[in-house]
Amino acid sequence: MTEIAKGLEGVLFTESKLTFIDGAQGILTHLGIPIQEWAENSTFEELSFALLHAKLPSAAELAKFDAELRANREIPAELIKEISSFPPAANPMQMLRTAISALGLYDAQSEDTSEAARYAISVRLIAQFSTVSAAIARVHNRQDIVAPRADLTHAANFLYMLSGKEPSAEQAKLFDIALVLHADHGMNASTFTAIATSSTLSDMYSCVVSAIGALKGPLHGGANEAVMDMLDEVGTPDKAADYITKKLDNKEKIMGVGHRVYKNFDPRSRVLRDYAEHVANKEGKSNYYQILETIEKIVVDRMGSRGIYPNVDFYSGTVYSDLGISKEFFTTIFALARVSGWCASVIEYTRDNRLLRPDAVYTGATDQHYVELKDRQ
Ligand SMILES: CC(=O)SCCNC(=O)CCNC(=O)[C@H](O)C(C)(C)COP(=O)(O)OP(=O)(O)OC[C@H]1O[C@@H](n2cnc3c(N)ncnc32)[C@H](O)[C@@H]1OP(=O)(O)O
Ligand SMILES: O=C([O-])CC(=O)C(=O)O
Repeated sequence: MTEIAKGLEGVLFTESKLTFIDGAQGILTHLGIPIQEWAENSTFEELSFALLHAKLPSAAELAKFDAELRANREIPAELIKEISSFPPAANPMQMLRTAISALGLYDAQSEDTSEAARYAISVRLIAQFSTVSAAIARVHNRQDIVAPRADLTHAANFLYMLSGKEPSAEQAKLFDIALVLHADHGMNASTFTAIATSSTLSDMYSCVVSAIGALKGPLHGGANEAVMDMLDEVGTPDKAADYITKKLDNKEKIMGVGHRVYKNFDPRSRVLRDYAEHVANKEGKSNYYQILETIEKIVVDRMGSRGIYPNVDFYSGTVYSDLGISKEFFTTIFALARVSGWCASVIEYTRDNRLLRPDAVYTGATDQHYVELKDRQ
């Protein structure tokens, strides 16, 4: 019998120098450096450079890259007008998908698929995803769009464009860590989608727009918002144990837990939990944090032996919520971090490109003949 790799689980289709994951041990590294060290010592700008170039930058290289990102934050006036005319109630990920697709119309290099052009477009995309995501959030909230500032870091500038107020250094650092934690994760569904598109030698905007669509789903990036929906449904910490026990008894899926690769704690969820806990201890435990603590304990007790643990989406929402960001925008935030991983992976794959084209075992009818419409039942 032909073996089918359902969900392409365990299928190796390429080589990569960017990200390594040991799912059994709960280890994640970029360029061999543990994710905890990136979170503690680095910045989103530096990790983006490292992914695009597959090496750590020198101080001069990082300063140049940072300056390029800052210089590319503005988006075309025509696009600002278009985003302003989006229906405010639309889903922010739909808005992001549409806006990034439109952004490509104003990029004179968008049809150039050379490596140099793919790199230049990547720098612009990393800079402008942030501007577009913030603009979308403002339109969704029926507020005027705030222009980017070049004197702030990538993380601080996003929070500034989102709220119209300059964040504190601590808020900007916390958000930067969240971006670092989400920047890349091997051959996850959205990166794979970007690569599948690029493997036809399509353009960079098409790759990234397809990836946004893949990230949106609740089994992938959309889980961070779904976790928040769950917390809102639970309501208060005293109801958490009952709620989750019933869900598990009914064999329902719990959002923010389980992972195709990690069969242990996702190391990113540990980092995010520590920050959520730090904020909770400083400012008093929020309902959200207390509910998550209870859910984590019960899930690990009951499902840990089956390899089901919290993933990155489990605690990220409480951190964003502590930063005053509402849940509708969580997945667009994931996208503005992951765009670095998408672009870097597309560039890496394209160097040794081969069309991605898996196959299916045919189980349909055989030996049939066309029946005229008039003769059909
Ligand atoms: C950034 C990210 O993308 S991280 C992942 C974000 N997604 C989520 O948090 C959504 C919730 N989690 C899930 O749906 C899954 O764990 C996935 C999609 C992430 C990975 O799933 P897969 O590797 O395909 O595992 P699959 O869905 O086949 O589940 C295997 C078994 O574990 C169970 N399981 C997996 N995840 C969960 C969960 N979250 N809650 C309860 N049970 C679960 C399944 O019911 C299944 O049980 P069965 O063998 O008795 O039928
Ligand atoms: O790797 C995956 O399958 C999902 C994930 O955690 C991510 O994309 O960050």
